[in-house]
Amino acid sequence: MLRIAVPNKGALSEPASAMLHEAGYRQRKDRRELVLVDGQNQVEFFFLRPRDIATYVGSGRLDIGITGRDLLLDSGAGAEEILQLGFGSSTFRYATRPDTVTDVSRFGGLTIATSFPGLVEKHLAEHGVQAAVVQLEGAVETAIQLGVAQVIADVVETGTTLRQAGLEIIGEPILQSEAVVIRQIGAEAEDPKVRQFLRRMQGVLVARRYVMMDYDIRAEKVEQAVALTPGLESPTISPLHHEGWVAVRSMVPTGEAQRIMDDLYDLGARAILTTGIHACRL
Ligand SMILES: Nc1ncnc2c1ncn2[C@@H]1O[C@H](COP(=O)(O)OP(=O)(O)OP(=O)(O)O)[C@@H](O)[C@H]1O
Ligand SMILES: O=P(O)(O)OC[C@H]1O[C@H](OP(=O)(O)OP(=O)(O)O)[C@H](O)[C@@H]1O
Ligand SMILES: [Mg+2]
Repeated sequence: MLRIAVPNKGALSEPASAMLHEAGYRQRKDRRELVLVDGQNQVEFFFLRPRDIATYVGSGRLDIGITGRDLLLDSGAGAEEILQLGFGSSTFRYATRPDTVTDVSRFGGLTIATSFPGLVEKHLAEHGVQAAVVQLEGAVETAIQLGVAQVIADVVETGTTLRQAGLEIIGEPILQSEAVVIRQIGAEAEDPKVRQFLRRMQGVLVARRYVMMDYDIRAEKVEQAVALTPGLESPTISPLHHEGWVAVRSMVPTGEAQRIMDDLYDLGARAILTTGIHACRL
């Protein structure tokens, strides 16, 4: 059985379970369920705190985990990222009160509050800055108001929490994060159970990002049309009963589908259809 760690709460929990469900795995119905066996797919899911997942996977107790890149790197565990999942995107940034500190190089002697001390200490060391780091569990933004620190380092998604706390971002992001699949460093790369799991997850990513496009076009225009819809490998071209015309079928990125349909229409294509992809293996 493949043993997989999934966030049991927090920002990554629901989207991770939704993606696993879309990939055909059983998921829990009750948030208090901590272990779930999917016998049909030979997978056992462990619902764990996202912050602990890299530790379990890095120690080899679990084969695979879904967690945030920021949590993985903060943990220092012996695990590595093997697939990006395209949700849970955020940046990890420094912030402070306006018109105080403006650059990391000025952090010397200050105190920085964060829930990610591993990330912050590494970043400060890379910049040769000597600053104190105070670890807090959450609501880090309030640490400045309460005088615990002069600077914070925290997850920023929309920036709303920072704005409401009257804080401003300092400098460039320390890290761009998103949900990722992780494995123990040095684990058997070709494990067929792991390969199958990754193919399923990649199938969901493709199904989410692409639609299937079909259209009819005059044979002499097909090269120009195919340039607009090159597909992932190569489009399928089929003859039509109506002489001089062909049917083309190709995958296109969902976000570009409407623009491509306009361009195809202008080129003379007709009966242009898009359909959703429910699942795929590339
Ligand atoms: N808006 C967001 N707020 C918090 N974390 C986010 C957000 N968007 C993405 N994430 C990611 O979620 C992970 C944080 O997991 P965590 O369990 O700490 O979530 P949480 O929402 O902070 O839950 P809690 O604070 O209840 O523990 C990190 O990888 C972080 O980058
Ligand atoms: O940029 P925003 O969209 O405002 O999101 C970022 C905020 O969300 C998270 O807090 P969370 O709700 O997890 O609370 P916590 O600080 O207690 O972890 C994070 O720690 C930031 O405070
Ligand atoms: Mg949080």
